[in-house]
Amino acid sequence: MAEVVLKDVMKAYGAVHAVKDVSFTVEHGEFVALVGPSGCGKTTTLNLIAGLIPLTDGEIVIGERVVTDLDPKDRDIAMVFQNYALYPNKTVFNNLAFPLQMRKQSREAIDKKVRDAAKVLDITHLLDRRPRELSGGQQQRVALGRALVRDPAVFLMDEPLSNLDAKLRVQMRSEIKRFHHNLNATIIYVTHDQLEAVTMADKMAVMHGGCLQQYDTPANVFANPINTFVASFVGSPAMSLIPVDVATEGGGTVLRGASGWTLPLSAINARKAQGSSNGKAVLGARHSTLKLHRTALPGAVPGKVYSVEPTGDVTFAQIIVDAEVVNISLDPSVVIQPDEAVWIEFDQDRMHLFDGQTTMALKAAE
Ligand SMILES: Nc1ncnc2c1ncn2[C@@H]1O[C@H](COP(=O)(O)OP(=O)(O)OP(=O)(O)O)[C@@H](O)[C@H]1O
Repeated sequence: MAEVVLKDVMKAYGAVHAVKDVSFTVEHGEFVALVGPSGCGKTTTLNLIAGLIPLTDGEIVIGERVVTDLDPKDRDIAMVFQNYALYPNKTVFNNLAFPLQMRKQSREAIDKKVRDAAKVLDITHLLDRRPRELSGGQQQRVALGRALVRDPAVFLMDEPLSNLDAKLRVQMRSEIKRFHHNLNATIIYVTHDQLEAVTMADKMAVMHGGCLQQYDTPANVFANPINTFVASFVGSPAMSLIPVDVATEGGGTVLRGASGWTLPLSAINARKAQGSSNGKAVLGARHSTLKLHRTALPGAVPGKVYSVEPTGDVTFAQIIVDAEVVNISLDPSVVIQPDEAVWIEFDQDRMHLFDGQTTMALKAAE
């Protein structure tokens, strides 16, 4: 069942189009991450769903109702912000109880809802404390609790973990996942951190320049990025992207780099490359799909080592190919030096080809 539907949602501030024609559907119980770089329109999209700002155009449906013109309080949503916005002088109990007291619920009903929420979030032992007596993670749990007691159709979360230190962020990440799983809650979650989106969400809505680029499961977005923006935004280290020309050599289709190297293509990649505009394409590859060679090899692309970063389990290296940085991961036993000449072998089954002009992923013609 669809819980939230955005239809051609648009928000303009004068000439600035913060959100352009964004459409997507969030199913009941789904965890959707709105993700993208700063200024891409994700917070504006969340605020439009919440009703905190009016739409310029389009429609928003929550549950069975068109809510486009409804006040936030009538939308059956609860928000969790990055600054937890707890009342400093109220106890945790009263922080949780306050939204219910405002709705004039009975004392017994409030008591039960607060204690149930406290149990879910494991903060029962903190109910008599005040916010300043809590750690950042505990405060975040109280903020979640305050949303939870309202039993909304949809939880809207705006970078709820960004004020926590790195270790706590990872811990709270799994707690919010448990929260989602245990309650079968519908969650729309804003983050600029692609890793947070990939690890937590059922689906991710990748935004750029106010436009929705791709809306799919993290696995599909990772495996089949729709354009070079998504390809380089999702995944760490980023997918390497090398501008190339599509050419014919010895009767076969090859990619030719700026410095003259050529890479013969498999049949399916040749069909994809042949669809590029004006013979301009971009070759993409994730670090884990590349093989490093110390000597020239037919079909391998020449480069020069720029930097080497051992991390323990794996060593990351940056290789300069033409003028581009190519990220590659290596077994820690491989020792290479900056400025060393190397050759990179691409995996034809796992490389990506994009149109050099439109930046869209190339598909093989039937
Ligand atoms: N009240 C406003 N008036 C004018 N422009 C605005 C307003 N609010 C947002 N914008 C612009 O709309 C665009 C999208 O902003 P938004 O806050 O949604 O981005 P974001 O992706 O959430 O970024 P961040 O991660 O930095 O919060 C930006 O270019 C921003 O400058």
